[in-house]
Amino acid sequence: MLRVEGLKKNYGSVTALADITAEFPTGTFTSVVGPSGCGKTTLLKCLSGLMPASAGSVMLGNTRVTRPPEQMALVFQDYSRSLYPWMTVRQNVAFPLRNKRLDPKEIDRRVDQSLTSVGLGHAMDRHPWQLSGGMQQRTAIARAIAYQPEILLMDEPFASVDAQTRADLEDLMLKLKSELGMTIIFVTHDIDESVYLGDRIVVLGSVPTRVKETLDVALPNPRDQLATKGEPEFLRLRSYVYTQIMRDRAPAAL
Ligand SMILES: Nc1ncnc2c1ncn2[C@@H]1O[C@H](COP(=O)(O)OP(=O)(O)OP(=O)(O)O)[C@@H](O)[C@H]1O
Repeated sequence: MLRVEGLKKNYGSVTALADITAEFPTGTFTSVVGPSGCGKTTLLKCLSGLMPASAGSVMLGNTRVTRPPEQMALVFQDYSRSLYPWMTVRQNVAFPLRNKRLDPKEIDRRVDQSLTSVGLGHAMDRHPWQLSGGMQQRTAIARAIAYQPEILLMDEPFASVDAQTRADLEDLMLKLKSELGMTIIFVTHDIDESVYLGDRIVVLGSVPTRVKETLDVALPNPRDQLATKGEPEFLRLRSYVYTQIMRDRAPAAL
């Protein structure tokens, strides 16, 4: 279980996160939503230990998180800076696996499988600069999948891919979550996506930010892009979350 308690983050005189307390139970998919600029990326950076909090704590089990734990992987929005340009797609995906002391055959198997599952089986020997933005982001996702982390933090990972690929990647994440039992914390601006993917939704308020509400998503699994999105509970939740976020938007954003 990943747990954050009384988390506060100041940037100079600006308090981005005022007081965040939340739990991310093992094996659950938690969507994190909130008004633009409310501190979603800041929260992920603190949760991963990439950035120190100004106050409060992040605990993974009984261990305080002060740097990214070995069992955690991150996929950030800014894919252009997350791949090594001098490595091929295959080498980029294999790179983090080197620390796992795996058999080279197992590394090859995981790299092939993860790249195929994101639709990049044909592009393994290209370099990142030979790929479109969406393909680069899919490479970053394949790298996280191949690593098979226990906890996966994702910050708007599908923002730059087309609608069809986005739906495919959403379903891939759900499949991986159920197959690998991963804990996924998924920041998104897309309210439909937050409801479709989440077991739970953490709704953040505006800066200085607190958790407004944590909602359970009582939708049946497995989810289906058409059937799930037609469920009355899906429609109820999306309109509820939308209303919560719109109420909290900063006046400047209106
Ligand atoms: N390095 C920084 N220095 C100063 N202020 C920062 C820094 N990073 C973020 N902020 C501020 O902290 C607040 C939260 O930013 P953050 O990027 O975490 O929000 P977000 O919810 O992820 O944004 P978005 O919805 O645009 O993706 C914003 O007001 C932002 O301007």
